[in-house]
Amino acid sequence: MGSAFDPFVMVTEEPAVVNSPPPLSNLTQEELKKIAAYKAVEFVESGMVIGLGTGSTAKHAVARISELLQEGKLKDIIGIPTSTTTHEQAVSLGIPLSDLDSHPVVDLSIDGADEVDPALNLVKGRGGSLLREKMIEGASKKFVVIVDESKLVKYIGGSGLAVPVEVVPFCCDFTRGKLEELFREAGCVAKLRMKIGSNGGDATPAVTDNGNYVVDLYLERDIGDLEAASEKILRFPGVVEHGMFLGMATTLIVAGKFGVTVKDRFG
Ligand SMILES: O=C(CO)[C@H](O)[C@H](O)COP(=O)(O)O
Repeated sequence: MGSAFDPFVMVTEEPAVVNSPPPLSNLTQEELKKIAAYKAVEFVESGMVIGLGTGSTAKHAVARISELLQEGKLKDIIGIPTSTTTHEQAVSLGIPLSDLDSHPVVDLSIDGADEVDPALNLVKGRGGSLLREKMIEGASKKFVVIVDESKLVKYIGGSGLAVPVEVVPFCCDFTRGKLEELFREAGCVAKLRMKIGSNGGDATPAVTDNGNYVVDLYLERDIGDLEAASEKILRFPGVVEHGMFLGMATTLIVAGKFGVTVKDRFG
């Protein structure tokens, strides 16, 4: 990390002296992600079963949990990884792991998000792990979402970036077309996510941890009723799951240039 900072800084308001720079204004996006992740790990207690998220923000939380285990400040943690990537990271850091079959109730999950709306609805899955994330975070008593301020949007899809949908490979272009048609009024363009071929080879569909493909929905306008949109998407037989996480986050931690804010959905 380039500049010195206190990852435990807790500022919820703009500084009183208007002309002084905001406390975290010099930090990079990566440093802000780390601050949000460290703050979330303060919710972790010894003996907990913890859902370990996926992505560049969540990886800081996984690393921090491992550090605290090594220092003896946390004990008897069981991690439930939300992707093969996180599984590999946790194994390399020596975090004891399990799965939902053995631990169907998760005490706390910590994960990043691609978008967060004012009601704490999320877009997730731009990293491709939405299905396992939704299963594990849906089984969690508490779900703490960690983001830097760039992830805050006025409405779902509002960043102009993808709202991912995991689909079965069979006739995926048929499913892609159906999804595009579904949100035509919102100016939807649906694209099958492709992975650049190695060594200059042809691009091929990106494959999830579950052997499925991803259709990314790009929305020009607000789709409105998210629950209704969710139901319509899930009605297509070719759809496995979508990346809108509605009403699931219990706590949001945002790191931005003015500091860290912690917002509880129920408090
Ligand atoms: O849903 C996810 C992976 O599928 C990630 O949580 C989401 O993409 C955020 O990632 P990052 O912290 O790297 O911005």
